[in-house]
Amino acid sequence: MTEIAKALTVAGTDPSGGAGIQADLKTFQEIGVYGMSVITSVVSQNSLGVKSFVDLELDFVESQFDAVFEDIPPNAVKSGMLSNPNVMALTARKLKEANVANYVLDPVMIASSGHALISETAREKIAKELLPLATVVTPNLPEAEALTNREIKTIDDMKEAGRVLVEDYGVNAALIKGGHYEGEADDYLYDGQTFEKFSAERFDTKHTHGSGCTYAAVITAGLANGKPLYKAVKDGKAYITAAISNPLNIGKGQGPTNHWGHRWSEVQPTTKV
Ligand SMILES: Nc1ncnc2c1ncn2[C@@H]1O[C@H](COP(=O)(O)OP(=O)(O)O)[C@@H](O)[C@H]1O
Ligand SMILES: Cc1ncc(COP(=O)(O)OP(=O)(O)O)c(N)n1
Repeated sequence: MTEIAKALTVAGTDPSGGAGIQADLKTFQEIGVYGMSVITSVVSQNSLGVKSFVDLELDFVESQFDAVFEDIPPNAVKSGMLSNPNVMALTARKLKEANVANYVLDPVMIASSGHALISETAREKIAKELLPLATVVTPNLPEAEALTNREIKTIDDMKEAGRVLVEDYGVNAALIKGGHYEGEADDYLYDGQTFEKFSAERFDTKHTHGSGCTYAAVITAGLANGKPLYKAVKDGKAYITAAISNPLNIGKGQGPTNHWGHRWSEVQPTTKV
């Protein structure tokens, strides 16, 4: 019988298929990892933006966790949209009970359309309960600013945010993503010892919907497959760069990234700093 790595995503939905649970499951499938999901919120959104969302009842979210964990324990877990402090606390408790070793925390706060996907009070909960459990946290610049309560204007500020998240908030490693920065699309990983830079050319495209979800899902799949964090991020950066650089003509607004892009591209961007 074939053994296959298993990954779980805990997130909200995107009926248009570009972000959230749908992006994560497509990514797991593309990489050859068995994908599972716990849905936290049902979101009405598409490439034009978020219209509204409904949080599922906490008991029902818990029941989904139990259904997965009692049957098919995942090798790695990713969380995305956890819209309120209660679902964050529940996720923290379930990860601890299941002794999850590989956990990627994508601290989703605001969709690129500008729509808030979590409440104000939920931010503190991320810092207190989820960061100490995570193998890596993957904030974009506004999320890194909100989590650390600091402005990020320079590369040094990005690195300092990574250092604060690891040394002051107790996360194992922080990947500060530069998608919202100017110039090259460079991301910085800090693991408490060294900074690694993951570089890519910035492509002039609006088709980046779900890029953060997809990137974190590749990292999760890599960890599920037993890769070290550095290699999982390196593969994630190559996948997301190819997915952005080979756009699909889908959607009237900010379209989804291309999950087949890596098959069409030779892009392998990573340099050490
Ligand atoms: N226009 C672009 N060209 C190339 N890479 C990009 C572009 N926009 C974002 N990225 C990359 O996509 C990934 C997701 O980044 P980011 O946009 O910062 O996160 P989020 O989707 O969570 O807002 C990062 O690796 C970032 O560097
Ligand atoms: C349900 C759900 N989760 C997360 C997001 C945000 O996706 P992300 O990949 O961070 O980036 P954008 O799609 O906002 O560019 C979402 N929209 N929906």
